[in-house]
Amino acid sequence: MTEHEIILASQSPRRVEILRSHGHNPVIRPADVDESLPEGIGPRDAVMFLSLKKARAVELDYLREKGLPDPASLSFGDAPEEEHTDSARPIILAADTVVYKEEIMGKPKDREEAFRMLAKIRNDVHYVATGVTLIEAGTLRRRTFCEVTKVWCRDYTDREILDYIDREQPYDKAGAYAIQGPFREHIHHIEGYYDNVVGLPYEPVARLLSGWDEEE
Ligand SMILES: Cc1cn([C@H]2C[C@H](O)[C@@H](COP(=O)(O)OP(=O)(O)OP(=O)(O)O)O2)c(=O)[nH]c1=O
Repeated sequence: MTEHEIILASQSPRRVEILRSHGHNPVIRPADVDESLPEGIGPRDAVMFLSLKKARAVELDYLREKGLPDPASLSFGDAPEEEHTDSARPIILAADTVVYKEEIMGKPKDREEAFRMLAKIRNDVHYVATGVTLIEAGTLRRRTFCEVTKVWCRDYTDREILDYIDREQPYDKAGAYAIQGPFREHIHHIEGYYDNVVGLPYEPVARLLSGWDEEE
């Protein structure tokens, strides 16, 4: 596994828990970015775009703080930075999760929107996409990918939706639900990574981290 320190560009308690449960102890530096999306963008591109935006925002902050140049802003005539052979450069990790079924569902802004989302996904299959970006700070080494999990919901009632909204906290969750909480009883089954639904698909992240320094 990589010796690079990991900077988690996220304020999501779920993402840090997933990393900690696998033995990482990331530094937390949430990214403060505008999460509005370009018109007409698809869900996979949307989550990759936002994960890259979050990771870049934190990378630029980090480089400013350390007085290091941003390699992405060098022009072709500039001398490139020397190859870094030490393991001192941290890897910045950012993610973004949305639910989609005919439309992209992010975090609901109010009770009505939460209700509409939960009614839309009931008794049917929907998709949860998480985009992930890893950037070795101050270098051009970066990866962005998207993982999709299929989720089948049971046929719950309007009353059950309202009870759920009133008892739980749907407003910081994409699609207004959390698979890791009481909503799990409304989920019939899933296909794909469970932790991808919670906000970070660890297995593909671990694969990238373990091969990080071996890559060309
Ligand atoms: C579908 C689903 C989403 N979620 C969460 C994961 C994400 O935290 C959130 C989607 O919002 P995101 O914008 O992906 O992340 P965030 O705002 O919580 O954190 P940050 O941008 O700082 O990284 O929804 C669950 O916890 N369980 C679920 O079952």
